Amino acid sequence: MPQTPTGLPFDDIRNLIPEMLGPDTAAVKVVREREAHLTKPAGSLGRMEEIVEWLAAWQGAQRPKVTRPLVAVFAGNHGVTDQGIAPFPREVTHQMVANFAAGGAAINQICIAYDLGLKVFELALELPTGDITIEDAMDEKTCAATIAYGMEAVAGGIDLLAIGEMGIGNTTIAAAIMHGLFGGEARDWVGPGTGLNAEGVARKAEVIAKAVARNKGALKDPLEVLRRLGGREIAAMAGAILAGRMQRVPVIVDGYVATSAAAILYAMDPGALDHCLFGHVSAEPAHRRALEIMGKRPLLDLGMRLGEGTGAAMAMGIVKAAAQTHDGMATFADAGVSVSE
Ligand SMILES: O=C(O)c1ccc[n+]([C@@H]2O[C@H](COP(=O)([O-])O)[C@@H](O)[C@H]2O)c1
Ligand SMILES: Cc1cc2nc[nH]c2cc1C
Repeated sequence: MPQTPTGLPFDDIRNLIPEMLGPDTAAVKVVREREAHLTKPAGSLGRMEEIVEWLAAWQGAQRPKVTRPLVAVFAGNHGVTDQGIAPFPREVTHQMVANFAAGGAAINQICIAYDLGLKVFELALELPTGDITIEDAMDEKTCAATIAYGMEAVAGGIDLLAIGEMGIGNTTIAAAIMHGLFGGEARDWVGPGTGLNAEGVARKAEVIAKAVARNKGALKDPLEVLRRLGGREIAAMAGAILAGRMQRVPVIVDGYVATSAAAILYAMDPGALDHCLFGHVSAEPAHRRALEIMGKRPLLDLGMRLGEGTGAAMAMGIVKAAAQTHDGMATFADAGVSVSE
């Protein structure tokens, strides 16, 4: 029986988990059937074939298409930068948002190359979240409202969503979340981010260890991990992933930071990411570890470590091509090509 609502914002989020839609298995069957008749040896498009089945399952479409793809980039600032864990100053978050608007960032060009929509969600950059070594990142109301705001990325009839972020200091935030959710040692989850040296990485591990130790009693509740150790862009990305599930829009997740948002949902329910494709494995070393724990196989491994949704957008190009190929190819019967004996 559903529990009596208490009116607490997190309960509204928690209540969505059992409501998540499942895969459309009938659509997958139709795709498999067509796949078998296309003019190519069976299985010869490898993972592209799996991708089309994944699209069918989560778009709920027997003939899946990617005609309105969107890359959503969420930007937030972090009080933990006061601890000297990032080589670039916090103003860079705002400056890069201006660069996105002017079309000068890497993500702008990848979106042009693959004809992808791009929307940037700026999340109160003038109000960094609390320094997680001494206080909670957010209160419950802010965290829940930001998750809800992220859900707005799934709007306007989009048929595929890629999520990425921009936020100086957020590889520290991602590492704290991963350490909080998946345990181990802080050093297992830490990396150079935008370019820390070995000494900086060691200092960053101490900062992460301190933040997680402060919250030892609350690590069993993933939404509390998000509220205490997270950031606004992480909360918004978690909301976008959930909204994709509810509205039948499959989601491509970017690098280490975006994966930390996905990990919150995974910890709530391991099936919560079934509609997600992990676009790439970042060069941030702990990304691979996180994906392995969650049993996810990334599509690309290009040595990228930029964020901004760039790895997810690269994968989106492949997903678009997979859908187009399945949709547009001739069958053996159409083309008069002899079948195998
Ligand atoms: O997501 C990743 O795999 C990733 C790896 C390294 C850096 N980043 C980006 O770099 C910024 C965070 O790095 P830092 O060193 O400031 O923590 C932030 O804007 C991220 O988008 C992102
Ligand atoms: C220049 C710059 C661009 C970025 N894009 C995503 N994170 C970034 C961090 C920096 C420092």
